[in-house]
Formats: sequence, structure tokens, C-alpha cells
Amino acid sequence: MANSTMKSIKHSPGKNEIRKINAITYVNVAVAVIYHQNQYLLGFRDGSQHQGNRYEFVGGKIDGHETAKQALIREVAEETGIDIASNIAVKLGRLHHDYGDKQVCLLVYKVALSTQQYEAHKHRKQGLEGQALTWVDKSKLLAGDYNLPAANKTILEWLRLPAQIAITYPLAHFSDADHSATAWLQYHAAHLAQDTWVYVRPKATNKDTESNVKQLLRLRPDIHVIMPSALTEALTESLNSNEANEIAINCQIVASHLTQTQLMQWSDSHQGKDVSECNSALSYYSSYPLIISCHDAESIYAANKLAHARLEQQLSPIIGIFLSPVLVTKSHPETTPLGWQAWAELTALADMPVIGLGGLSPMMSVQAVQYGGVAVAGIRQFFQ
Ligand SMILES: Nc1nc2c([nH]c(=O)n2[C@H]2C[C@H](O)[C@@H](COP(=O)(O)OP(=O)(O)OP(=O)(O)O)O2)c(=O)[nH]1
Repeated sequence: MANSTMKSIKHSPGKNEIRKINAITYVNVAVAVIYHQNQYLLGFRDGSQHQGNRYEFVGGKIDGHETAKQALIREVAEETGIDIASNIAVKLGRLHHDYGDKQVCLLVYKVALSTQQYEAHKHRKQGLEGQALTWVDKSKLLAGDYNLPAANKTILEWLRLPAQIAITYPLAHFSDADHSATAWLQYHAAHLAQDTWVYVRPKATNKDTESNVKQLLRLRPDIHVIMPSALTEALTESLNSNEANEIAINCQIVASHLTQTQLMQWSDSHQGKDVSECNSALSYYSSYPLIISCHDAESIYAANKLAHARLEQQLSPIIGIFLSPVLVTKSHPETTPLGWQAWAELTALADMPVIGLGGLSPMMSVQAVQYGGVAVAGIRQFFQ
């Protein structure tokens, strides 16, 4: 078992079981969220174990000589007998949690089983180490029906992310219409797929945009929205009434969005500080999870630091980053895209799920997963 002392969490996980950040010793744990369609596999921790008498995702400590993925494959085989060596392990993220008596750094992966693998293991009620195993519905898991260790709260937030996110057209796209705001509203209300996640990006926040967005949410109570932080703040302030439809609107907001510029402003003001000294972890955005735009390694490191600081301060987590541009886009043809390979290298640095953006179609969520991300987002091809 090797030890290493690190000042920051900037770099991708090493092979060491134990790492120190800000003088805290973390035990590295590989965690596998194993699923088939909407069925998710949970184990049950024995009362004698740390965090005992709770459900858990399959996993365990990363040995000194192992990478996180090697540990994942070994732990899943040891605990369940399922061989995931040929499955894609999609990195969700890395999170630190201080239980007081033990500090863990969870490296979390999502692993979809083939139908054949699921059929072979779906009736197994006991793991190879004698622990109970259960397949549970995703909706019940996300609703909090299973008592999991506290660190897993963030994992459940990550699991909510869909494979595709639509982004609204700018108002200027409808400038030929007699009334562009009405045309914007009608188009989006009519063309968003059922239950879709949509990043509402109006480009300006004023009373008209606020009212337009509220109308969209009233017309489409099935959709889930991500909004720029300024708009989230403005809207939530105006949603303080107890009217039922206003409360319903509030529930439709799944995340606030921060630009890379906003992130780097926070980062610059915390330059050289350890995570524990970042007492402002943007707490004014605390009530909603965050999704942040990143375009390079520096901003990803900043997002990692902010994510860690927010977890320490028990603020809602960063549930993803939009990493762009993957390919050439119609709106910014002059910008050189990253390309999938460079996108994958940057994606590996992130401590949270990565969403590809820029010149992509919904079908490309398959490529995003192959290159280490979880989802894709876009405008044109993401509407019906
Ligand atoms: N496996 C697993 N561990 C989790 C989850 N959430 C969470 O906080 N943990 C914590 C609990 C433990 O402190 C640590 C896992 O350590 P462990 O004791 O199970 O590791 P191990 O399987 O190598 O066990 P052992 O050899 O020490 O018995 O991570 C989870 O979903 N799955």
C-alpha cells in the first residue's frame, strides 16, 4: 500500500490507495453503479462495517498497485461474480467525503450490463461475500427510498442527468417574426420532446425573458430546465408566492448554469487557497445544483476545486460540466473545435460528469460515452 501527499486535487487519480488533501487522509474507493435499463444493483453493508446497515453500490478500496478501473473490475467480480472487464465503465466523477471517523474519496463509474449479464445475475439475492444484493427501480433509488451513505447523495444527483440536453435558440433566431418573444415561446413549447432537460439560454435577463421562461414552464410542466444563474435568481425571487403553479415551476428547475467566466472569477479570487479556505463556494447559488461551462484544463481544475469546496460546505453539488466545442458549430464557425480525442483527454480531468457540446447530434451520445463523457447537448437537432 503506497502513500502520497498531495496539495491539491487537480490531477487525475493516481494509483495510490491513500491520498492526503489539506492534511486530510482520504481512502480511495472504486464505486460501480451497475445497472440494466431501469434496474440498479445495490448491496447491503454488514452492521460491523464502516457505514454499516446501509445500502451501497458495489465497490471497495483501491489497492496500491491498481488503477481505479482495475479495482472496479476486481471488486465487482469479488463481490458479485459479474465480469465487467469488457463493459464500458463511464466515469461519473470523484468526490471526497469526511465521515468524521473516516475520509473517503469515491471514484464513481456507471456500468451498463448486457441483457445476457443481467439475466445471469438478476435472481442472485446474495453476493459472494455473503452480503445481500438487490435490484431496485431507478425511480425509487433516486427518490431516496434506500438508505445509502451520505456521500452517495451526490452520486444520485449525477444519475439524474439524461443522455441528451436541448438548448433553446436565442431570441434573435426569431427576429423575422412579428413578435419574436412569442415566436420563441411557441417554437419551444411545441418542439421540445416529452420530459426533456432543456438549458434555457435567453442571452439577456430582464422582465420579458423572465415572463417568457415562466410561460414556457407553465405550458410544458413535463420539462426540466437549467437556467443561467442570474435568471435562476431572478425567477426564484419572483416565485416566492405560495401559489401551487409557482411551486410546481420551482420543481422544474434542475440546475443553475455558470459560465466559464463566472467560474474563473471565483477561481481567481481563491487563487492559492486550499479547498478548506474557500469559504465562499458561491453559496448564493446553493439551492440548485450547478452545471458549469468549461473549455480548457484550467477551468476544469477550477470546477473541481469549486465542487470539492461546495461538498465540504454542504451546498448542492456540481452535477456536470458542458465541455465545448467538441466539433465545429454553425454559430461559431471560426472557433477551432477540440475534436473527440482532446475532448476525451480533458474529460478525464473532471471530477464530475461531462456533457459534450458543439456541433453534436443526439445520436452522438454514444460517442460521448466512448470518449469518457455521459451526455451531449445542442440546439438544432435536439428539437422534434
Ligand atoms: N462500496 C461502497 N462504499 C461506499 C459507498 N459510499 C460510501 O460512502 N462508501 C464508503 C464506505 C466505506 O468507508 C468505503 C468503502 O470501503 P470498504 O470497507 O467497503 O472497502 P473494501 O470493500 O475494500 O472493504 P474491507 O476490505 O475494508 O472490508 O467507502 C458505496 O456506494 N459503495
